[in-house]
Amino acid sequence: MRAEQPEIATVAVLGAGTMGHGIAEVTAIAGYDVVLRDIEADIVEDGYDEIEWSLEKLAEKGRLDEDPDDVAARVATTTDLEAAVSDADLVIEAGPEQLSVKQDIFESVDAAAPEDALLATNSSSLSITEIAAATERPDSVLGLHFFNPPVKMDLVEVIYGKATTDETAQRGYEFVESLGKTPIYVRKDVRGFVVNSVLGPFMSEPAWMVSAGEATIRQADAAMVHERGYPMGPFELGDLTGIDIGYHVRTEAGRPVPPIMAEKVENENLGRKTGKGYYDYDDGGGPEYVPEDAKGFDHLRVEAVMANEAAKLVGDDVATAEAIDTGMRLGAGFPEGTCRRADDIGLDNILEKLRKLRDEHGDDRYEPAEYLVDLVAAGHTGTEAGQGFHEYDNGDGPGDYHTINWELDDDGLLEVELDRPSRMNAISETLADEVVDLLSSVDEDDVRAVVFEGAGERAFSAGADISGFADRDPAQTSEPTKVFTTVAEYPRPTLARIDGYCLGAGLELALACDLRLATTNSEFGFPEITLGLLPGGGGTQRAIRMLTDARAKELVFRGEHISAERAADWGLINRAVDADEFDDVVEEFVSDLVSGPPIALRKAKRVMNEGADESLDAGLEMESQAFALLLTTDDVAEGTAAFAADREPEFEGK
Ligand SMILES: C/C=C/C(=O)SCCNC(=O)CCNC(=O)[C@H](O)C(C)(C)COP(=O)(O)OP(=O)(O)OC[C@H]1O[C@@H](n2cnc3c(N)ncnc32)[C@H](O)[C@@H]1OP(=O)(O)O
Repeated sequence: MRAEQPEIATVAVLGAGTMGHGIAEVTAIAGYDVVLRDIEADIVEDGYDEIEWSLEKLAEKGRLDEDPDDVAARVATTTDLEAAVSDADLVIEAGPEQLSVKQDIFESVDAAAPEDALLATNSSSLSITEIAAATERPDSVLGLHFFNPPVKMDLVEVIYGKATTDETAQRGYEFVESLGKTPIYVRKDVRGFVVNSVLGPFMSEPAWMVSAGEATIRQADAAMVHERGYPMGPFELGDLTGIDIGYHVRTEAGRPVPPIMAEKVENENLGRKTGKGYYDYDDGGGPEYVPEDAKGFDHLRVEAVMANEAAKLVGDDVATAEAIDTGMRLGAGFPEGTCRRADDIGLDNILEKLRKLRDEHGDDRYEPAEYLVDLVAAGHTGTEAGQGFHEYDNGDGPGDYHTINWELDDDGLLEVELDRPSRMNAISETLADEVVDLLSSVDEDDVRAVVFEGAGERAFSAGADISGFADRDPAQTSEPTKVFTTVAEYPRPTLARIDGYCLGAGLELALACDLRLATTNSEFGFPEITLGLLPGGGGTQRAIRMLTDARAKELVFRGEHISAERAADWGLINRAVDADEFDDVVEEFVSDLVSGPPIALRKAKRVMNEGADESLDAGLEMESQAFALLLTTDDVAEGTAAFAADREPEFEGK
C-alpha cells in the first residue's frame, strides 16, 4: 500500500462522447478541474459544446449553484493524451467498449499519469482485471461505471478488478460521493457488474417465454409495467438499448440466446435505432400495450430468475443485498430493489418456483443459488419471517428501512428523510408503510419534534408513486390516508422542511405536518386532477380547512403549481425563505420545538386539531380542560420559576 495519497483536484476524462462529456460535466459541477480529451479536435469540441448546452439547461431549471460559464471554465480540452493525464489525480477512461482499445489507452495512461493517480474505466461490460493488466499498477485501477446520462443518473458502480486494493476502491467511492452521486461497491469483476447482471433476466426471461409461445411481447411489457410497477417493459427496454447489445453480451459470455432475440439480430431489427425491433417505430406507433394486455403473464417466473441472480451476487460476495437494491433502484429505475421485492414475494415461493421451472425445462438458469437455498433452509424467507435478504422489523422498535432514512438525536429531534431521489421522493406504498412503522415504533418519550425532508436537491416529494397507478386495485391498496393520519396525529410537533417540488401526496404529507418551511425555489400543487384523480391523502379536506374556499379549489381543480411565495401568501406554508437562509430559519424553529414543554405542546396540538372540527364551545371546553391539566405539571413550575429567575427553562415533560 502506498503511503499518503493526494487529494483529488484534477480529473482527466478520456473520451468526449455521451458518457465522457457527461462525466466531465458532473465532475466540473462538483468543483474539480477537468481535462477532457478525445482523439480528434472536433469530437472534443462537440463534447465541450454539449457540456455548455447542458449547463445552461441546468441553470435555467435552477439546478446549478454557480454561473454555467464558471463551471464550463473548469473544463479544459485537448487531443493530447499525455498532456491530459500528466497532472491528473484521477483518470476516467470513457472510450469505446473494445478491450484492445481500452488496453491501449491504459498502457499510454500508465506511462504518462503521475505514479499515485487513480486510474478508472467507465466500461459497462468489459473486465476491469483485463483492462488493468495493460498497466504496471493494476492495484490502482478500478471501474467507475456511471449510468447514462451521468448528469441525471445518481448511481455509480465502483468495481474491483482482481488486483484493486481496498484503498483504491475507497478513494473511488469517496470521489463518487463528492460528486453528490450514490456509489455502490461491486467487489468482484463479474460480467455485467451488478445492475446489468440483474437486468439480464428481466429482459431475457420474457424473451424465452415469448420464443416458446408462452407469452406475447405486449403481454410481458404490460404485466411488468402495469402490474409490477417497472418503469418500462422488458421488450420496450430491449428496443431502447439495442437488441444487439443484449445479444452480444450473451454470446460473448457463452450463454444461449433466446430465439426471438437472435432472429431480430439476424434480420437487423435492432430496436429504435433501426426503426424496428420488438415493436415497429417506422410504420407503427412503437410500444403500444395497455393494462388489459397483461392478463395471465407469469411475472413470478421473471422475478424469481432475477432474485436468483441477486442471490448469486450476494452469495459470491460480489455485492450486498443493500447495494443491489440501491443499484436497481437508481441504475434501472426499479420501483424497489430486487432483493427487497423477493423478500416481499417470499424466498420460499421463489425457491419453489425455480425448482419447478428447472424440473419442467431442465435448464441450468433455473438452478437455485446456494445462498437462496441456505436462506430458506434457515427460515429466512423474507419480510413475513422478519429476515430474508434483509432484516425486518421484529416489532421491538424501528426496522431496517429502504425508502426512508431517520435519525433521533440527543435533543429529541427525529429527522425523517424520504429517500427516493431518483423518483423525486415519490411516496410508494413501502415508503408510506415505513413512515407509519417508524412513527409507531420509535419510543415517543425520546422524541420532542419531528422534521420531514426529501433526499436530493430537487424535491420534498413529487407525490404518490405513479408507476403502476392505472392498474392498482383499490381494494388491495393499503389505506391511502393512513400515513397522513399517522403524521397528523403524532403527539409531537412536526415540521416539513421543503426544498423543491412538493406535489400531490407530497403536499398532503406536508399538510399533515404542523408547520411547513420552504425555500423560495419550491413549488406546490395538487396535480392529481390532471391524472383523473383527486388528492386522496387528505388534501381536499386539509386544504379547504386551511385556505379560503376559492384558493383550495383553485389548487385542486386546476392542478397548477404555485410558487413558495404564493403558498406563503395564501397561508399554505409558514415561510418561504431564500436558500442561503433556509438552514438557519429551520434551525430556529426546530430549536423552539425541541426545547419547548412537551406536554403543553402535545396538548396544544391536540386541542387545536380536534377543536377545529368542533363547535367553538366544545373547542373551548377542550382547551380549558387541557389548561387545567397543565397547571398540575412540573413543566409549568419550571416555566414560571425560570421566568422569575430570568433564565431559560429546562422542560422535562413531567
Ligand atoms: C393521493 C395522491 C396522489 C398523487 O400524489 S398522484 C401524483 C401527483 N404528482 C404528480 O403528478 C407529479 C409527477 N411528476 C412531475 O410532474 C415531474 O416529475 C416534476 C414536475 C415533479 C419534475 O419534472 P422533471 O424535472 O422533468 O423531472 P422528471 O424527469 O419528470 O422526474 C424525474 C424522475 O422522477 C420520476 N417521478 C417524478 N414524479 C413521480 C411520481 N409521482 N411517481 C413516480 N415517479 C415519479 C419520473 O418518472 C422520472 O423518472 P425517470 O428518470 O425514470 O424518467
